[in-house]
Amino acid sequence: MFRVVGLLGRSFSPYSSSLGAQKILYPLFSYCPQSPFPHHLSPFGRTGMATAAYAPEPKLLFRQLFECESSTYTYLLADISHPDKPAVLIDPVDVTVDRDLNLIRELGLKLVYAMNTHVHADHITGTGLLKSKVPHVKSVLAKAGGGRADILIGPGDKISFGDLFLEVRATPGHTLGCVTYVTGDGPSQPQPRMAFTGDALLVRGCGRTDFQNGSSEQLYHSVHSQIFTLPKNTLLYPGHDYKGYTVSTVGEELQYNTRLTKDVETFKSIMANLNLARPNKMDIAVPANLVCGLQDLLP
Ligand SMILES: N[C@@H](CCC(=O)N[C@@H](CSS)C(=O)NCC(=O)O)C(=O)O
Repeated sequence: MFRVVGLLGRSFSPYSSSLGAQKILYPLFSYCPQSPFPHHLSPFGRTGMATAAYAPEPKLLFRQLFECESSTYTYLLADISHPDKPAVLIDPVDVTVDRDLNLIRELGLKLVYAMNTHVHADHITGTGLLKSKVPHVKSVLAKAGGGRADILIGPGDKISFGDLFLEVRATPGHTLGCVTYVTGDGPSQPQPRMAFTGDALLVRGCGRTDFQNGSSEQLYHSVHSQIFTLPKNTLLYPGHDYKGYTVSTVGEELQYNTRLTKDVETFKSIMANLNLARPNKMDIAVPANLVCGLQDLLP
């Protein structure tokens, strides 16, 4: 059975839950032969895997994966305490779907949701390819973005996999339909919390606001009200990085973000003067991503 807590408090989940102690696994995996920064650092250093020592049983398995052409991060999360090891992918990319599925197979996970933080403009989501290769996988996208998906989510929704869940926070501004997925708040959920911010918040920066109904004022308020209000030790995982960063925290960005630490008028001025080139793939990526990458299959 699939259950996702949906729009305005609905719950989506493949399984019922039971509470239990946990520890978090924080391994990293990078696929980028030409990467200028081939060894991404985890919060626990460069090693492949580290375990927190405060709890007896592992629950969350976590991987940060990289696609180097678009500098996109894909995140794999799974509840490995559940017999089925249900897993979700956040922001998969079409060209790295086989890598991701291979990893999922090697780790013995069952992929249940392929989720997007927003309708991307610079690359094609891997959601459609994942669905064609693993038919039970459900695509997830925000209703506010105007696209199509198996599950259209909104603020307050909860997406469960095993005993773990992600809550949906609306963080528009880069695009109208941007959301941030935050790990649950509760005794059986990962500590510190983790927020997958898509392009709303990047490490020391943020997403551009000059197309797809973007708004710098809206982005400023989204980040300040929905992300910077999380506990300071919340780990922030961005949708992209162009400088070699992998992860930050709320406390760190409150202090050092080069744009969002400013007042709103200064922020708007910074964003109006970025002068970034239009993404190369925008004309094919946006229509494809509005249908979760199923543009060749849907009527
Ligand atoms: N050169 C790339 C696009 C780079 C870009 O515009 N990145 C976006 C996120 S993807 S739409 C962004 O918001 N950047 C913020 C910044 O400060 O760089 C391409 O051609 O695809």
